[in-house]
Amino acid sequence: MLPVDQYDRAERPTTPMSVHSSRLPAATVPGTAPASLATAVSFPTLIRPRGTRPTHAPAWNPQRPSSMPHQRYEPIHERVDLPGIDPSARSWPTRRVDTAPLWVPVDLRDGNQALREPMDTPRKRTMFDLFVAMGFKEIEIGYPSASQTDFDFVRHLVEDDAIPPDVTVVVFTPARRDLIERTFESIAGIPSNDGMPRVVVHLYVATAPVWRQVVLGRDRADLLALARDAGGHMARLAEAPHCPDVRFQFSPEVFNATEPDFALEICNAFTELWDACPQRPVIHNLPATVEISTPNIYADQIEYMHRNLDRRDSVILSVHPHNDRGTGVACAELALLAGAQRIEGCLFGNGERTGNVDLVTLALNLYSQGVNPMIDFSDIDVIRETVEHCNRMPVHPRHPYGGELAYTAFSGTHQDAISKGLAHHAARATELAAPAGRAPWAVPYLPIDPADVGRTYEALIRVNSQSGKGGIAHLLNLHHGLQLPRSLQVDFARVAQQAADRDGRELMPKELWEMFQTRYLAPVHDGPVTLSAWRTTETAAGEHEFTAELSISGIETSAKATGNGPLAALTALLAGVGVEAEIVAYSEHAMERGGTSLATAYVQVSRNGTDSWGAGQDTSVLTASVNAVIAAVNRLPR
Ligand SMILES: CC(=O)SCCNC(=O)CCNC(=O)[C@H](O)C(C)(C)COP(=O)(O)OP(=O)(O)OC[C@H]1O[C@@H](n2cnc3c(N)ncnc32)[C@H](O)[C@@H]1OP(=O)(O)O
Ligand SMILES: CC(C)C(=O)C(=O)O
Repeated sequence: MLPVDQYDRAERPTTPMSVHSSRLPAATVPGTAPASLATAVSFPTLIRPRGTRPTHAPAWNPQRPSSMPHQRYEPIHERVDLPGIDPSARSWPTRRVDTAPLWVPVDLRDGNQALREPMDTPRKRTMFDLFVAMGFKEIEIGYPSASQTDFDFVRHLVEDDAIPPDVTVVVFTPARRDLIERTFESIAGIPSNDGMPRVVVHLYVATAPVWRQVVLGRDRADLLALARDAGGHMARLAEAPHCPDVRFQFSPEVFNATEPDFALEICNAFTELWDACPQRPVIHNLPATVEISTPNIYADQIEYMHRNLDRRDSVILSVHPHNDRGTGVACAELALLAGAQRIEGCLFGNGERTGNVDLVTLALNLYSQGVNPMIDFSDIDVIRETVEHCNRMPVHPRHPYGGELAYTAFSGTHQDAISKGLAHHAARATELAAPAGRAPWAVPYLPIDPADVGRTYEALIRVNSQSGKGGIAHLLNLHHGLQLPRSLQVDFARVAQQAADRDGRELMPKELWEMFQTRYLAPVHDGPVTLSAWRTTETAAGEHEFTAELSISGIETSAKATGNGPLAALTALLAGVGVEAEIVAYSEHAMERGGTSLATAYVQVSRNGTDSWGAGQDTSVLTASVNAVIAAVNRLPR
């Protein structure tokens, strides 16, 4: 339970209760007194007992918003002294990203260390192969000194010769000599590629004040000494004759909560210690290990480092945002504007607590701006399913770009816009004589063409009580080739919406089709008119005769009438037997789908100001039209 009582109530802002008193609801908590100004239910009593399911919404309580102890949290400016960041020297707010950074998936290390069940070798291998297939050129493969499994996986990749020549692998180590040695042991035997190292050894040490004091028990000077010792040990191990050619990476853990001058000092120390040069640059990776500020602050911190790091041309400036505030993607994007060249993250944002920054979102955000992300996302569902398998964790259906519902609209106006947008896109492609998959994309509500990431258009529009005529008609068109006239769309949408509303669920295309058939296409058995046999003849130019054997309310009869077309003759015939109806709308089309030569006709008839629709399908347009007239007439109220 939140420690509400240890904070002084008097300090909490007061709510102007009299202003809101008329809006106080009656009690919504069963068994409690009505909520009123005098007896407002206190916050703790509204919390359901642990382990039980909520059965009601808590009653509105004017005191509640003020009862959380926000005073115990310090803003970043009070936690970290940010000297040296000159606001007038900021360039990131006006820059744009026009090339992809170096992407480094860290799922096999940072993602893996956050899993309930860390990956075994087969799962790690599946994920590694996915990264390679997607085109990642640098991949963090583990923390080899953490466990035998981690060590064995690195050995597995080496011994199976699974690392392609153009891929560099990264192994992660803390600043402890024994663990550094184990890390070097794990990478034995990885050859260079044309004189270029294919291994990065990544050293980390926490530099932020709280970590220095609480976790490591070292002041700045002590920590620098620890770091230098570890870095020096790495440099010596790298010089051993049997050691593969390596590059070095350093991460000042919790960079974003570290005094910028200290972060700079320690990074510069490594640049010098490892003798970084443009041919063999050092990677300085600046993690927002725990996200604590708005992204603009992180951008300032990155720009400060970008401007002040020694031997800038010998440093690859990397970032490693986490997502504690839900702004990991924004931090990474602003960091790129501020001078970062490399981004570490995980696919779909797995990682410690609320995750590492999501590389899928970052890369496809760039793609949606016309920038080549240099990574292949053309089958996003295979990528998602592979990641779900390896992590044993589902991806949220609303996850950007890859979630099951990322391109789906349930709401009527969105569906209408998407449906019009797709038609417009197809027309534009024809106009430009370009394949639809290459024509410029401008479809409302869809930032990218779902087809680009391997999605079909089938799931774009799904129908429930929030949907409108456009979406419903789109589905009938997509799945059954129907091209409903606008006013029939309105008529049918009413029926479909009522059904969706009544059942409180989604209506599948098959159900919509069955509803359409029942309502408009099927013969109306209890309707007054049944045609048993009929024929038409053109008796003169512009004159048609309709002859029929029919039953009117169960009474068999035969009749004949003429009109200026077969349908006009039919309505004249019906009028002659006492069934008045005027045709007010008519359309028909050949069925485009299903490989049949069926035609569908739609007819709207009217009697005494009341309208009704019917539809007919047949290989003959005339038969389809006659059936549509009879269906519409039989649906008129009697
Ligand atoms: C932000 C990050 O993601 S950092 C990476 C975190 N990942 C992991 O921790 C997963 C793998 N870790 C492990 O398997 C284990 O923690 C090991 C093998 C590395 C170490 O295990 P243990 O020796 O049992 O130590 P333990 O897990 O308690 O680690 C804490 C110790 O490491 C020290 N430490 C923490 N960070 C570092 C560092 N970067 N360099 C050196 N020592 C460090 C702590 O001060 C503490 O030391 P103490 O025991 O002297 O107080
Ligand atoms: C890069 C390292 C140290 C890391 O995983 C982090 O800080 O989150």
